Amino acid sequence: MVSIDVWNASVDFPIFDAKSRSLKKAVLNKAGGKIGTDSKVPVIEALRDINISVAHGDRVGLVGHNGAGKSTLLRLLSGIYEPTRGHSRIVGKVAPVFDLGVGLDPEMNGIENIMIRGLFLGMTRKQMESRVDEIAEFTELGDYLSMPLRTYSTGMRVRLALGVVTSIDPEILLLDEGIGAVDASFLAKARDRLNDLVKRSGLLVFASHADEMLMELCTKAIWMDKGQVRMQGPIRDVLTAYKGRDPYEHMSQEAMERLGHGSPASAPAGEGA
Ligand SMILES: Nc1ncnc2c1ncn2[C@@H]1O[C@H](COP(=O)(O)OP(=O)(O)OP(=O)(O)O)[C@@H](O)[C@H]1O
Repeated sequence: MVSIDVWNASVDFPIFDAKSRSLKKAVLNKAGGKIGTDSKVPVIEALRDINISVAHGDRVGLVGHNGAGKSTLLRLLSGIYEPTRGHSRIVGKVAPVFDLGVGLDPEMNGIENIMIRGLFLGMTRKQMESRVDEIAEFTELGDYLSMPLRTYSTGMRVRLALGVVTSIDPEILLLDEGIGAVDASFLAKARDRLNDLVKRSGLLVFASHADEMLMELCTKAIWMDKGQVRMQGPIRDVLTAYKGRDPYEHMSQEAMERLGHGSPASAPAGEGA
């Protein structure tokens, strides 16, 4: 069974090159995290005293304003960052999907990149060989698949990356919001694959600013605020507290239907929790 536990964890970023007073001031003014002032080197306290337990079957959305600590928390949960203080324990193999473009090589062709990206996400060569045709078909990139990636448009790269990402079998799936920022029409096509991917994964943590995607993929949520957990609970309750209004109120009819509700008025409180 997969799980992630974090106890009293903090993550600091010392800013060694912030030498001048004005630069320190600029960092202090702009950053979303809290800046420690005790030492000569400014330290951004990106996460403070985090206590989180995520278990097999959990689908957790991460919400919060820019700089609140969502991406840093995902990196802590993936094991990429060690806590500066406190502890974390990750049981299971993590597929971190933070940037759709990571792991792609501009000189390799589309098919080669599908293979490489799949291996990077923890799949075996055999698994990827048996899936590559299906992924290639999904991308609709045709002859481009034999061309170097540097000849692709941004949207074409996203199609390729999304095709691979949605084909994997992750134990622990950590998604950063980039995946929600892809072309709307292609995302509509990828939606079923994304839903299936989430169902296949043992555990999901998904950082996003897109309410509808959060409601669709997650049942619980964590609200990050200035590097701390402000609230944890059922997705609808957390989004309502974070936004100051029920997320169902302004949802499109199409989204309501996708989420399994005929009309906003019929949406039950705490749905999916
Ligand atoms: N590598 C880093 N070096 C220094 N500071 C960092 C680093 N990564 C993040 N931070 C700081 O940590 C804080 C949290 O950043 P993080 O990227 O986790 O926020 P976020 O909630 O994901 O924001 P967004 O919604 O804008 O993506 C911010 O103050 C940010 O400036």
